[in-house]
Order: sequence, then C-alpha cells, then structure tokens
Amino acid sequence: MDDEIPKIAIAIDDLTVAYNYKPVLWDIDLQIPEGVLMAIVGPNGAGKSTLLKSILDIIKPLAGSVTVYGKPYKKQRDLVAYVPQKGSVDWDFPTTALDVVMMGTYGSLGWIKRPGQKEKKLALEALEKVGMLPFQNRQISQLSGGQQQRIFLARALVQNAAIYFMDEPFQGVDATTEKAIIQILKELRKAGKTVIVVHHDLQTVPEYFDWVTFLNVKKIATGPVAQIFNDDNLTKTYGINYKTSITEGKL
Ligand SMILES: Nc1ncnc2c1ncn2[C@@H]1O[C@H](COP(=O)(O)OP(=O)(O)OP(=O)(O)O)[C@@H](O)[C@H]1O
Repeated sequence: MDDEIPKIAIAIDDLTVAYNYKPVLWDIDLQIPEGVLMAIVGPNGAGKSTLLKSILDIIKPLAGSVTVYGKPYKKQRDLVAYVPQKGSVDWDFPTTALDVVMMGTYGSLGWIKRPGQKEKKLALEALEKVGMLPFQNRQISQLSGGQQQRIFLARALVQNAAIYFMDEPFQGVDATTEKAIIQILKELRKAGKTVIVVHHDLQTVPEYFDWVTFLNVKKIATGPVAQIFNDDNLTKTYGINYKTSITEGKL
C-alpha cells in the first residue's frame, strides 16, 4: 500500500447557495479525491442537484468557491462530463442517437472543425458499450427513457473527461440497464477517472460506490463508504432512526 496523498479533483470551500434568498446549500466544505466513485445521498430537496450545478458553474453561489484540479471550472471545462437528470432534457429536437453521442466530441474539436470519421468511430464504440448500437439512426425522441439515459451516458464517454458527474443515472431504468451503467462507472473508476453520482437507492450504496457524501442543506459527512455509511449518518441526514433498517433490508 502506498501512502501517497491522493490528488484533490474537486475542492469546495464555504459554499452557500440560495434561490430567492433562501439558502438551499449552507457553508459546504468538501474535498473530492481523484479516482473515487462517489454517491451523493440525501432526501428530496437536500440540494444534491444544486451542488452539481454549482460545481459546473450553472448556478452562481451566494458565497464560497469551487475549484476543479485547483482552477475555476471555466478553465477546466474539458476535464468534465455531465449527465443531467433525465427529466431536465428536452428530447423533442430532431436528431439521431448517433448525432447526440457525436456532440460529446465537439469540445475537443474547437469551433471550426466538424466531426469526422475518427469521431464517428468513437461514437459508435461508445454506443456499443452502452448496448445501443442497433439504435444509432433512431430519432432520440423515439427512444424509451432508459434508452435515452444510455445515449446520454455514451455521449459522456466520448468526451474522455477526467471527472464525470451524473444526476440520478438509474432513475426509471430497468435492472439490466442499471447493471450495465454501474459496470461502465466502475470501469471509468478503474481507468483512474473520478465519478460523482447523485443517488437515491441507499440499499445499493455499499455495492456500487467506494465513497459517499451525505447532504442535507449542510454536509453531514463524506468519506469511504466502509467508514461512514452507517446508521448514525443516515439518521442525521434523513431524520429517521435508521438503526437495523439496512440489515433488515427496509431501505
Ligand atoms: N430554480 C429553482 N428556483 C427555486 N428553488 C429551487 C430551484 N431549484 C431547486 N430549488 C429548491 O432548492 C432545493 C434543493 O433542490 P435540489 O434540486 O438541489 O434538491 P435535490 O437534493 O437534488 O432533490 P431531489 O432528490 O428531489 O432531486 C429544493 O428545496 C428546491 O425546491
């Protein structure tokens, strides 16, 4: 075992975010080490999506700062891929599954160049990885919710980012798709990527993730699942007594 201190992929300092002056994230300090597969858990309205949006500069904080590998997000955009929450995407525009995945390559091309054979090959490989190759020419609006989710994952894969953010990637997908997605997330981690996932199913946290952050407006706890995924932190986060719930399979 080496004692090397891991690099910090994301550093959040004293972050406070408010909508209409009502704070929804309060004084968050959070350091996410490079190479973790991390779940962000907390009840509805805890601020999980808001935290992702703050890191990605989609929402301006009231106070505090976020850095990505030591620099502001706008300087590190190319290092980051984001799979938004399914319901937040307008799927009605006329474009094929393959086109959507190809869009993931635009960042590395710059403004002038159009995607060519190399990008198409990458996109097809990613489609194959998520099991969607047969649907490459299908209009995106004519895919099921779980299939659309796979397409968005494929688009993130071709970005070849260092850090992946996913907002509830398992929402509304069947068990097979869920297993396929988690397999890909584990492969990304194995390749040294940092993967950060908003997740609701507490039951699967120990199986899927190696790192977890408990959030409920404030940061309750963060660290290795083996150390901090326990009744005490679950109770503090969800306000219910979780004793024995995990072992009894009630979550
Ligand atoms: N655009 C907005 N304007 C005003 N309030 C908002 C806005 N977006 C979110 N909120 C509020 O901010 C709080 C945090 O919302 P957020 O979506 O970050 O929570 P979440 O933990 O991701 O919830 P969920 O598990 O339900 O997806 C909630 O109380 C929500 O109602």
